[in-house]
This record gives sequence, C-alpha cells and structure tokens, in this order.
Amino acid sequence: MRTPVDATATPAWAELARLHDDLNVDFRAWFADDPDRAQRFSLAAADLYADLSKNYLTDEIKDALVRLAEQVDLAGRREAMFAGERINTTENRSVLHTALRLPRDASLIVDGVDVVQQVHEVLDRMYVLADQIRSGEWVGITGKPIRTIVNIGIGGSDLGPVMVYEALKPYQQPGLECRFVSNIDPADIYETTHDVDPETVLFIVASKTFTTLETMTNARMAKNWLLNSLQTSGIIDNTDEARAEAIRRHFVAVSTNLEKVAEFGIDPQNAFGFWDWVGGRYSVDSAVGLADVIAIGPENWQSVLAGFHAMDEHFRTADFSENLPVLMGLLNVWYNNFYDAQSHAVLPYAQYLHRFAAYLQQLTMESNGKRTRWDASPVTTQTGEVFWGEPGTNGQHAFYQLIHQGTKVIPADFIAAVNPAHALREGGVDVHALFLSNFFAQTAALAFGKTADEVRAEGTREAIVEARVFPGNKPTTSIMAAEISPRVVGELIALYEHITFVEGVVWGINSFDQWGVELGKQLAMEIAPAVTGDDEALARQDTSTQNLIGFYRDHRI
Ligand SMILES: O=P(O)(O)OC[C@H]1O[C@H](O)[C@H](O)[C@@H](O)[C@@H]1O
Repeated sequence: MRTPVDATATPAWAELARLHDDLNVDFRAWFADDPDRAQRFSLAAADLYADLSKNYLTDEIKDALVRLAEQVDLAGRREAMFAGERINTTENRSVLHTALRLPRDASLIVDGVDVVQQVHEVLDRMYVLADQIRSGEWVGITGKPIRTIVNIGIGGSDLGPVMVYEALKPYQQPGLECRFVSNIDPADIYETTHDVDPETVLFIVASKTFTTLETMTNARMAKNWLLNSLQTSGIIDNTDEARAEAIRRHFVAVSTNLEKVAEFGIDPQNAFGFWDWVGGRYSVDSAVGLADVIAIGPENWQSVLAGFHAMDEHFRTADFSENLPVLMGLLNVWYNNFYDAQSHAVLPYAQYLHRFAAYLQQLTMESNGKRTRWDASPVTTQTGEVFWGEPGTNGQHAFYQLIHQGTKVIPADFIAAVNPAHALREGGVDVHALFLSNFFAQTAALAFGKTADEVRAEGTREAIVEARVFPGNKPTTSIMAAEISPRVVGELIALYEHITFVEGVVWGINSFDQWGVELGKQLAMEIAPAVTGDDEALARQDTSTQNLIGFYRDHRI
C-alpha cells in the first residue's frame, strides 16, 4: 500500500501558510485594482460556469494550491480511481462510480471483467422496466397500471434518488408518483403509504447490502401490508403461489446482494444489481436511481448519465489550474485548514434543488469525516467539512445573518440556473429574474459589504452605525447553468463527488469507507432488548442509558 503523502509536510503547504499569513483579504481593492479578476478566476466545466473570483484567491495562492495538488499526487490518485485500483483500502475495493456513466462503447476491464458491459446490461433492464411502467404495460395483481412507486431505502439508497427526483420534477411523467421511505420511525412509512392503493403500487427495496435494519424492517412491513390488504379485500387467497405472484407484480429490488433479495422473496427477474465498487453515497447513478429512471424515463436518464460523464472527463483531463472540481476541492482545503472554516454552505437558487444540501451532507461528511489516513496512520490536519444549506431565497430570511455579520468564516457555494422551468410573471415582472437578482446580490453583498461611512451616508443615527456595517470579504463561489436539466443535474453531482475526492487525497484519507456509522448500529441491537423489557440487558447499560430507558418505560402508554 502506498503511504499517503503528508500534505502538511509539502513545500506547497509551507508556501500556503506563508501566503495565508501575508494575505490581507480586501475584495473591494482586489476588484477595483484588477479589472480582469472576475474573468481570470472564472471557468467553464462541461455545461457549468463557475466564478471563483470572490474567494481568498490570488494568482500566487492559486499556483500554490495547484502545486499542493501536484505534491500530494492528485493525478496519480485520480488515475488509480478511474482505473479501478483498490483505493478503498479498508474494504479492499475498487472505487468505480465513474464506470457507471461510461458510454456503451467504452470498455474498462477490472479483474478480468468488462464492467462497462455489466453496467449497460443492468441499465437496459432498468429501461425496459421503466418503459413498461410508464406505458401501463406492467400491471399490478388486478390488472391496473402502476400509479405510485414507493422507494424503500436509506442513506445512499435514499438521499440520491430523492434529490434527483425533486430536481427533475419538470421532466416527470404526469400521473406517476414516487414516494420515499427511509426512517425506521414508523411515522415515515405510515405517512408515506397510508393512502396508497395496493393494486397500483410498486415498491422498490433499495439497499446495497440488503441487510440494513431500517430498510429491511420497512420492506417487511410493506410486504405484510400489501399481502394483508390484498387478502382482506379478497383479491388473493392465502396460498404461496398467490402471495408470490402479488410480490412479483408489486416488488422490485436494487442491491449488490442478490442472494438476500431472493431470500426476501423478490423474483430475481425483478432484481437490479450493482457492484461492491460503488459506494452507497456514490450510487445514485447505479440501479439505485431506478425510481428516477421510471419517473423521468430512459431518455432523460441517459442525459443525466451523460452529464456525469462530461464532468468526469473534465475532472480527468483538464489542467489543474482550469479544473473546477480540483480548484473547488483545493479551495475547501484552503478554508478548512488555513482559515479554520468549520462549515460550508451550499445555497442553490433553484427550488428544484431543495434536497441538494441534504444529499451533499452524506456525500461529503461520510466520505471525509475521518481521523485516520488510508494507511491507518493518524491524519495530520483537520479533515472533513460540515456541509449544510437551504435553497435561496429562503435562507436569506433565516440564517444569512450569521454569514453576513457573524464571526465565522463560512465559504458558500451559490448555484443558479438561467432559465426557469416555469416562466411566471407578476405585475409585468419576470419573477425568475427577480429571484436571480437575489442570487447576484447576495454574493456581491457578502464580498463587498457596506462600510460605516456608507451606512452613515444613509442618515443612520451614530449609535447603530456599527450594527449596520457589513464587513464583506466573505468567500463565495457562484455556479451557473443554462437550466436545471437532467444533464446539468448529473454534472453537479459529479462535480461534488470529485471535489470530495480532491479533499480526501490532500488529507490522505480513504473517502470511500464509513466505519463511523457502525458502533451506533451495534449498540442499538444490544440495547433493543433493554428497551422492550429485558432487565438483565438494562443492567448491562451505563447509568445514563439506564436512566433514559427508565423514562421511556415509565411514560410508555
Ligand atoms: O444501501 P444500504 O446497504 O442499505 O446502506 C444504506 C446506508 O447505510 C449505511 O449505514 C451507510 O452509512 C451508508 O453509506 C449507506 O448508504
């Protein structure tokens, strides 16, 4: 195993430390003195246009960041990932989500198998299913077409599909609805399914492992509910054949564990596989996206995949100094490690992207929230970033106060599309243009602020001048696209996947395992008997846990 380079011991890191100490961030002066700045720090990547000029970036800093990427061998790691080397060391796996979007005529041999062929075989089967459901050819047990898809999955088997479903609403087939159940809180499955018609529902059980407690519990509840409903209404009898037929018509599965799918009772013909070289949070473009494929149709899905691939190509081939995921990843390192930025806001000025931040939380935090490097040695600097956000303009009326005038450095990504899906007007005004005025205004306000003299000039009384000053110099990146199309959604996801990868390489960590989620799961299984009344199990718990379970037991109705 190659030892990770310690980024903090590289000459570029020392150079960055020096540049940090010498830097006096002054966006007003930087832009006034350098008319070319906006242009010079803007770039196109596939169909995205990004303006990095309102970042703590000078030509020298950019060069030093690029040198850092070179000195940690980003190019080598990137090639290792694309080529299918087992860079997920703790699980001894390749990391090949990029193979999920390779075109049909490409080829990538990993362990003697052409993975591109495997990928397209599954895609083709997904497209057949999607067409059958969309056309009404696939019917439920009473011959009615499917109207509601319920995706049961959690984490990577939920957040990606939900986010894309919401993002591409304008591309969906009317009359066909997808719902998503993830939480094991019974409120989730109840609220999501209580009004569903068992004759016209299709459940997708999506789980990479097909062992996840939440998903398997919800899937069993869904199966029992379906069979009971159909039996109670006399549609099927209580024979194994009738039950199997009902499951065959109303359940499909997505998993890498096809044995477990069969054990659950789902027909192997209705199972869509993927591979252990796809991490859960990197799986939305595998069969995990099945609900989305059904919702938007195979043709649009191909555009999503083409978008992913276009960004992969950009990441793989563009010079570091012109490479959007590389530069954005390096900037995140710059803020995280040199400015102690504790969090990173993602603020889409696109209502359809309202689940994007939630999706990114898993992608970035599960990937890079690590304390050891890929050779098990401790990390040498702060890792991980807390990603969060809400769509603009909602955030403006909620938490922007802290970004504008608080004491924390919060780098923020602003995302917007030029053309709306619905061009509405109010009082002769183009409402989307008004919306985007806010997108443009916010990054300007954050960058350039408002001085005390400017506040005074507005006639503000002296006592509150300081409270009304905007210090400015708040770093932002603006990303624009012509529209939130299937292709652009693919590009945006791939952009952030690669940003996450770049950060992971600098920190020397394996961005593809997630051991940190295991302990809680294990303890929950040990604690479950104590909760349901086993006093010996209760006695084995710490006193705080005993106390809390005591409250639970005392108040249980
Ligand atoms: O798809 P599944 O195997 O059901 O896993 C669902 C999720 O649960 C796990 O605990 C991991 O933390 C996630 O990375 C994963 O996406």
